[in-house]
Parts: sequence; structure tokens; C-alpha cells
Amino acid sequence: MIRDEVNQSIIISGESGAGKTETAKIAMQYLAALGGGSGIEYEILKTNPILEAFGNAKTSRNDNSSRFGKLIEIQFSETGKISGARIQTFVQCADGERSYHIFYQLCAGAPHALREKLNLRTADEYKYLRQSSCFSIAGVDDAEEFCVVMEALDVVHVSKEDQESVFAMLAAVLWLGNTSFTVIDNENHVEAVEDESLSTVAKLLGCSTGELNLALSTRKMRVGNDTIIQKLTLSQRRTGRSISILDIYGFESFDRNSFEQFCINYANERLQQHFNRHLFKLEQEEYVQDGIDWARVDFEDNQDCLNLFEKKPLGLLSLLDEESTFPNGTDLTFANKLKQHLHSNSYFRGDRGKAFTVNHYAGEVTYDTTGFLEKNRDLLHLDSIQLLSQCSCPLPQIFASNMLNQSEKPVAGPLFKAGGAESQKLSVATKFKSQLFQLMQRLESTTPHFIRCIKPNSLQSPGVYEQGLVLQQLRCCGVLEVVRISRSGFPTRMSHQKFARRYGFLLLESAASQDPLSVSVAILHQFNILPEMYQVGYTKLFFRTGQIGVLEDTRNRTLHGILRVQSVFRGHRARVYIKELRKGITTLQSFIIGEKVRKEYAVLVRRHRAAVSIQKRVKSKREMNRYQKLCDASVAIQSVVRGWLVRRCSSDIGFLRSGFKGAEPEEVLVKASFLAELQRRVLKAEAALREKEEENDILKQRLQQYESRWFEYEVKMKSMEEVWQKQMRSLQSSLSIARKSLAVDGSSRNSDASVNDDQDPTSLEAEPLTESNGTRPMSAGLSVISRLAEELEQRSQVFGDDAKFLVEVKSGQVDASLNPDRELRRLKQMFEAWKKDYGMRLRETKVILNKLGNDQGGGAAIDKVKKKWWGRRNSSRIN
Ligand SMILES: Nc1ncnc2c1ncn2[C@@H]1O[C@H](COP(=O)(O)OP(=O)(O)OP(=O)(O)O)[C@@H](O)[C@H]1O
Repeated sequence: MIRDEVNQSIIISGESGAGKTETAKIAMQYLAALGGGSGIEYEILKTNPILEAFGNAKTSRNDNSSRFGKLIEIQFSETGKISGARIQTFVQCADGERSYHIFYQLCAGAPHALREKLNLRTADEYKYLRQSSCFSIAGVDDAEEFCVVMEALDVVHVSKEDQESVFAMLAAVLWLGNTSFTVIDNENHVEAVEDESLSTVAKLLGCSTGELNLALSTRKMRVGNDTIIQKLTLSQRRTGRSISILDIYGFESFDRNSFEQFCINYANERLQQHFNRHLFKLEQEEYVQDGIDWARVDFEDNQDCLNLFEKKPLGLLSLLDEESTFPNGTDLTFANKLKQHLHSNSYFRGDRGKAFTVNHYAGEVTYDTTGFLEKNRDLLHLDSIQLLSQCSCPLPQIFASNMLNQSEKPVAGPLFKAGGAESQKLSVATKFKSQLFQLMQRLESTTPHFIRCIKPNSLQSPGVYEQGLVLQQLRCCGVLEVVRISRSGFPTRMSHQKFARRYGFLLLESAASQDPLSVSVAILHQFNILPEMYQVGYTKLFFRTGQIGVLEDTRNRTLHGILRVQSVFRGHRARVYIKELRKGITTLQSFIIGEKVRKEYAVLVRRHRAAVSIQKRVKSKREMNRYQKLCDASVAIQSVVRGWLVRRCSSDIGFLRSGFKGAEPEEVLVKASFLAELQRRVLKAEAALREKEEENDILKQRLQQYESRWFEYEVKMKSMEEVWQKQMRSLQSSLSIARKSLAVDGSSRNSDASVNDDQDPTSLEAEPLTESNGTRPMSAGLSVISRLAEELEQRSQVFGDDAKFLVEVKSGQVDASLNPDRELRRLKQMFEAWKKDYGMRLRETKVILNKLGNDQGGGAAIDKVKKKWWGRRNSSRIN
């Protein structure tokens, strides 16, 4: 389809139950696998169960028999991908047909001004009109006809403005057909090319080209409450390329055959004719026309049988319609009429009663005319239709209004009246025939492929093969003749031009200047195609089966190779180009950077020179100032020294003024001995000064050493003093606590107790505390502690005074003939010895007091005091 750019059709035929519907599904699946990918193929396949549910029924010959015919048109994009499908038939413009007259009339007859305004061209310049090669009707002048139409429009009072608007719309439709699309991104989204077609359409419609382009290349979709604008792809545009699959009810022959079988078998008869026409008639006619050597193959032509159905006025269908129009007509009168008029036709046989037999291509079928007229009339009264149109359900409304609309239209062809003038309509047989003709026209515009389904048995059982039945089908369908014609015939054919164009590039030697036939022959020779495998006609080359495949394979391989070579070469060229480009860029960059750096360097050099020059100036100025000051100072010193010398030696020297006149400078004359004396004195004074300075330095050093030693000593003394004071404070607090505790305890036991202050602490052990009430020992303990406290106070006073004195001696505040350092060490030793002794005595006192407390039964109270005192003592123990 893609290669030949011709639509195709797959016509599946065979008896009822032979497998047409199943085959159609397989064909659809095959096409979906080949051209699928967008997901639409899934939707197409899903139509099968719906159609079968609504359109199939069980018959005696097939449990799933199609009771309708369907033509599934699968549409493809330019890339061969499925882009859509339709299942209804429609009228297309086939070869030998034209579109609506007005288009051709407008193109041919529009006056100059209108032509300019609408930018009109001739009919063959519009794609829509070019679809068929027929542009004119013999004996009809479209230009004249256009004048007639314009006149008529004037007569029926259509204003000139309205007429122009109509013509503008017609021209817009024609130009719209000429718009082309270009891919704008990787996802195959397209946009209309902004050319003359698009701008003309926009002008004629009165919109901007941008708006028109948007409308042509996007689609608005509603998702919930939002509107999404979706860009369209090429595959979403109809290319007009399609493959149609025809699956209609198969040939039927039951024990009793009625109007339905009559119609079905007539349709199959038509399809058989199509098959014969393409495989035998046209094929052989083409061979003969192109003058190839061909022995004619005979075949069973069913044209006579078809004539029996279609002939006017004495064909089966015409007679049926005629009889249906008679109010008194019955099935019997119909049967009699058939027998009367058709008894001489070899394909017809009148039977007894209301029956008749037709000799179909697939065998004889006897029809019973009972119900023929009723079914053909297909009565549906206007009342019923009106009732349906008033129903609340939308579907019956739509159906009824369609039917009403149709009944209002004037109809051509055989009509009959049934139930009044308002129920005018076509008979079923006429409609069936007209649909069949439309279908055949549609199929005629495609390249047909036929699938013959052969029914293996009439039992609907697997694994049963009825040889006679199969042979009969093969014979009836003309399969044997097809095999014969295929073996001896040339199924593949191609015009010389097309063949030369398609395979010419495979030639080893250039044949550009040669005519297509010579090129074609050269190709055949080059590929060693045997003479018996092809024939050269006047306009075409004819090939036997399988020959073109070799050429096609070679072509594909070569094209693939060429593409590969091209891609490699283009890649190489691109790489070389990029390399050169990079090199050029680097060179340019180096020039630019060099220039920039040179400029920057020049600025830097200028700045540097300026800085050096400024520095030079500043330094020289500074040095000059200093030099000037030095000179001034020297002069001042010289003048002072000279003045001093002059004054000092004024008594010894004589001032001699030159006897010259006032302008001469004064001159001082000094004796040499004075000068020598002066110099000696100066030198001596300088030596003494140096000596004193050295002495001064030594003294300074000593002073520093002394100060640092003093500082160390001071620090040491300070720390010792702090330690002593701390220890003293600790002893004092311990003693005061002990004293307070004992005093409290003693007063609670014996308020009359008196304390013996004169008691020596050392006599505590020698003088046992034996009074029974315990008053004596307690007061003795208190006195011991008091004495210890006193001793501590005295000693701390003494040690403190001694230390203070030594510090004063050391610092020179007090004169004393002793060595303060040595005395301090001795004082420290004494303090340590006393501290040790004092601590020992303190502990002994504690032990004795403990013992006392325990012996006198007042243990609990003493314990309490003891715990209190010693508990605190533990935290501030003397070290
Ligand atoms: N290829 C097949 N393999 C197995 N069974 C098949 C095949 N083709 C058809 N059949 C069987 O035959 C039955 C009838 O096939 P199908 O409905 O396709 O016949 P048909 O020719 O379309 O008949 P009709 O003209 O009555 O519609 C199917 O239901 C299936 O059981």
C-alpha cells in the first residue's frame, strides 16, 4: 500500500460458517501488529465483540453467523502506522467520477474580478478535485453552467454579497485541500506550512493565518473542567491510505430459504463477479492489451446469474419491487410472475407452489417466496415513527427524526406506497442493491486481495473432512482456475517507467540517458532473470510469482547500504568540519586574547613607568629635604662651635680685620696651640662620657636583675602568707566550733558547772575526770580547748609579725643586720614543727573527749555534738 500508493482491500468470501469472520479478525490482528503502536489498534480490535454481539446470530449452518456485512476500513498514516478506522461505508470519488459540480463550475466560469478576489485557479490545481482524473463531463460546459447558477441565484433573490460569501467558502474549501504540513519536532507534531494556500484560506475565512494554523495543527480536549490543547501529529492526519477488510454473510443454502438468503446469496454472487473480474477478466484483458504471449484461461463467469437478479425490468429484484408496489400483490402472484417471465433463463427454475430455484455459482438454492413481499416492503407506519420521535429516550428520537427526514426527501428509483402517501420509501431489495453497488465501487478503487474460506464439513465439528463438500466449494469458487492462471500467469506487473525508476539505480553501468524500457531490460539481464519468468508488454513488465522479490530484496539491501555509507560519510564530513571550525575558533580566540593581553600589558607598563617616575620624584624630594636639613644643622653646629670657640678664646685671639673695604667677609685667626688644647679637651670629655655610659649600662642591668629577683621573692612571700593565713583560719574555725559545741552541751547538763580556765591541757590525762555527774571532765575539756585556741591566736600573731618584719627587711623598709631569706626559711621550719605538734595535741584532746562522752552514758548527746564537730572538721582538716 505504502509502496504502490494505492489503497487495498481484503475480500473474504466463502460459505456460511467457512470462517470469514474469524479470518477477518486474524487479518485485523495482523495489520494491528504491523502498523500498531499508538494504541488505536487495540480499540479497533475491540470493536469485534461488540459487532458480533449486535450483528451475529445462530443459524443451522453456523453458531456465530454474521447477519450483516461489514467493511472495516483501517486507515494508515504516511509512515504506515494505523491512524484510525471506520466501519461504515461512504461514497468516495472514484476514477471516472467528479466531486460536486459547483467546484468545477466556479473554477471554470468565475468572472475575472471574482477570480482575483478568491485567488481562483483551474480545477486541476486543487488536490480535492485532482483525486480522480475526471474534470469534465462530455457535452457540458462548466463555465456556462456557472452563469446559469448565478442567474438562478439572482432569480431566487440571493443577494450578490451572499453569493460572494458562498463562493468564498467554496474557494476556501478548495484551498484548504492544498494546505500542506511540516513536522516541527521529534514527536512528529506538525504545523501547516505558511504558504499561499494557508494565507488564502485565512483571507477567505476572515481570520489570521496564526489562528488558522492553530486550528489545523492542534485539538482541544476537555479533561474534567480543564481544556487541554493537544498538538496533532502527522499520523493523526488522514492520508487517504487504507486497507479495507470485507467480511459479509457467506453463501447460504438451507432446507427453507427465504428473502434473507435471497439477498445474502445475491451479495455473494456480486462478490464472486468482482473476484472473477479481477482475477480472470481484467488480468487476461491486461495481458492481451499489453500484447504479451498468453493462452486464455477459461473460467465460470457468473455474469448471467447476476443478470438474472439485476436485469431491468425483468430481473428478480425488479419484479419483486414491482409486485411489492401492487396493493393486491401476494407472494404467490410474485412467484407466478417470476415463473412467467423467467422460465427461459437457464439460471432460473420455477418450482411447485411459491418456490423457485436459482442456479448460483456455489450451487442451486431453492427459495420459498413466502413473506418476500412483506419483508421487502419493510412496513413501519408513520404513527409509529412519530411516537418514537416523541419518546423521552434520545436514541429512538434520533432514529425517528432521521426516518422522518428521509421520508420527506424526494427519492429516485423504484418506489412503492404502503399505508398512505406519507410512508413513501425505498424497498429493502433496492436499498440492499444500492448499498451493494456502493460497496463494489469502493472496492473497485482498491487493489483487491481475495481470501477464500473453505468449509471442511457441514457438521460444525473439528477434525471432520468432507472431501466432496470441499471439492464442490473449490470448483464453485473458481479456485482451481485461479491456481491455473496463477501458475501460467504473471501476477506482478509494473510499468516500464516505474520499474526503471525503482530498480534503475541498481545497474552497474550508468543508464541515465537510456529510455525506461532499455533500462528495465538491462536490469533484468543484470539480475539474470530467466526469460520464461517475465514478459515485456507494450507498457508494462509482467513477472511470474517470486521474481520481483529478488529485486526488491536487493533494492532494500542496497538502499540500506547506501544509507549507511551516506551516514558514515556525512558523519565524517561533519567531524572534519567541526575540527576545522574548532581550529579556526582557537586561532581567532588566540588573536583576540593576544590583542587584549597586549593592550592590558601596555597599560600596565605605562602605569609602572608612571609609578617609578613618581617614586623617583618623591624620594629625591625627601632626600633633598633631609640633605637640606643636615646642611642647615651642620651649619648651625659649625656656627655654634665656632661662636663658642671664638668666645672662649676671645682673650687669646686677636681679631684681625682686614684692611679691605666693607664688602670683604670677616676672618677669625686662632692660634694653633689653643686649637690643639681644645681638641684634646674635647677628646678627653668624649672618653669620660663613654666610660660613664658603659657604667650606666652595667648598673641598669643589675637593677633589672635585682627587680626581677625581688618580684619573684614577693610572689613567693605572698603565696606563703596566703597559705599560713588559710591554715590559721581553718584552725580558728575548728576551735571555735568545738568550743561552742562543748559550751552548749555543758550548759544543758549542768548549768552550774564552772570552767577551770587555769587547767593545763597537758594535765588532762594526769588528772582523771572521775566525778559521777560528769560536770568536772566537761569543764576541763572546755578549758583545754580554750587554751588551744588561745595558743593558736598567739602563734598566728607571732608568725604573722615575724613574716611581716622579714618582708620589710627584705624590701629595705627596715634596716636589720640579718639575712631575710635565711630567717624566713627558719621561720617556716618553726611553723611546720609547731603545726605538727599542735595537730597532735588537738587529736589527743579529741580522743580523750570521745572517751569521756562514752563513759558517762550521755553518749547520745555527746555523739551528736561530736558528729557535728568532727563532721565539719573532716571537711577542713589541717594538712
Ligand atoms: N481458522 C479457524 N480455526 C478454527 N475454527 C475456525 C476457524 N475459522 C472458523 N472456525 C470455526 O467456524 C465457526 C464459524 O466461523 P465464522 O463465523 O468465521 O464463519 P463465517 O464464514 O463468518 O460465517 P457466516 O457467513 O455465517 O458469518 C467459528 O465460530 C469457529 O468455531
